[in-house]
Amino acid sequence: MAKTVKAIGLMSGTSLDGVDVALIETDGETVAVFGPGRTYPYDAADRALLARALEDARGLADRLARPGVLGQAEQRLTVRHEEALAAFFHAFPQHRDVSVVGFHGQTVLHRPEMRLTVQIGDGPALARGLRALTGPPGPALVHDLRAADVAAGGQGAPLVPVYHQALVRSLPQAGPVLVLNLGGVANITYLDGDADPIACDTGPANALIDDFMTARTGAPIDRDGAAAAAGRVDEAAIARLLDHPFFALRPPKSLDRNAFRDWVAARGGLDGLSTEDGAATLTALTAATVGAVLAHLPRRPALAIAAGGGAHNPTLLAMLAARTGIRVLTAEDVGWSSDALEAQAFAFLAVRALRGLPISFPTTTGIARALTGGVIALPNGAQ
Ligand SMILES: Nc1ncnc2c1ncn2[C@@H]1O[C@H](COP(=O)(O)OP(=O)(O)OP(=O)(O)O)[C@@H](O)[C@H]1O
Ligand SMILES: CC(=O)N[C@H]1[C@@H]2OC[C@@H](O2)[C@@H](O)[C@@H]1O[C@H](C)C(=O)O
Repeated sequence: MAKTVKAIGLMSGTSLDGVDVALIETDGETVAVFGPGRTYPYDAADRALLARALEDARGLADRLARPGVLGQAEQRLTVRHEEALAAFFHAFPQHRDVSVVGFHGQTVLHRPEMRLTVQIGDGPALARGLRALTGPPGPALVHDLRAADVAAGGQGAPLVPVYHQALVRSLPQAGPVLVLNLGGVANITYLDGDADPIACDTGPANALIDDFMTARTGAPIDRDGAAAAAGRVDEAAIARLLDHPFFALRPPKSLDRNAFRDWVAARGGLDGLSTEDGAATLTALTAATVGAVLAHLPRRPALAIAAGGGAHNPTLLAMLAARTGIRVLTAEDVGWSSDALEAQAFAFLAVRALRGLPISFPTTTGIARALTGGVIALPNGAQ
């Protein structure tokens, strides 16, 4: 058996809500210990800068170019990650002996069909900052985890399925299990025994809801699904929005955070709806798009396990159960953490990358052969 090490994962997701930090002890195949997880929220200025960075990345053709505010955003994001690590080590000084850190960065553009995916975040700079926090030699830092897959013709996302597989292996559940990651964008992993995980992005999870709530109320989320629970779903709007060609595609497939924004606007948006009805309709759209993927899976899942911020939204969970007909539990119900799962996954992926183990598969990103990935910044400053 390979050596179990302490690994930290760092994730800045499509919701632009903050830096997730989580620690696990793992050999990259199984998880021995779930350590602590924390989220260090961005302030309004950080969120605004990252949102502008996504706009300025729109026409990017070169993944190394940093036009507009992208350079400034990359620097700020790297500093915020270093600050998050400093706060994490202050809270948990016993974990300064971490061996590996996986650094996702922030996706600002995702166009796998153009062999282009861009995650901002300065790996070598964060590796230096990390060494100052832990003392020498410092952990290895693994970053840019999507690039190799996209360069090889893969979707570059989702990458969490191999982690979902490791976790589901230790559950008693029989029959196919669906793990739902409900962040800004939703993705699923379908697991059935020892078969390779089948995975894809399914559509928006919270990104459209967050954007709609921000525009209507100034508050960035529909907390606990309260607005959606008070509204009425516009089924005609759902049918119009579901007509997007993405939903008819078979997995593997992946999405840019803002892929549906223009689609919604072009179909009349939700301007005529009240805040409650609009929130209800967008929440039902997320549930319906998860439902739409079921037709592409080999068997009907016996259970769905919801993670990510959307797992805190009871209205969304109820709509998922109603529209899929599948029993829906949360990550907490099975002993995992909704908020830490993605960051834990990047800790796990970093350990796999260091060991040269695959992180993406034909059934998850569509590449020809299982592939490892990540750029490794070693403690001595070498790449
Ligand atoms: N209590 C809550 N009620 C309703 N929605 C919530 C709640 N808590 C979190 N969310 C939703 O979850 C989102 C954050 O989810 P998460 O942190 O999983 O996203 P992410 O990691 O940024 O996204 P992705 O997985 O797409 O990269 C928030 O923006 C919000 O929409
Ligand atoms: C390009 C990119 O950053 N994609 C994210 C995004 O956020 C959710 C969904 O879209 C998912 O495919 C992916 O992140 C998760 C963590 C993944 O790669 O598994």
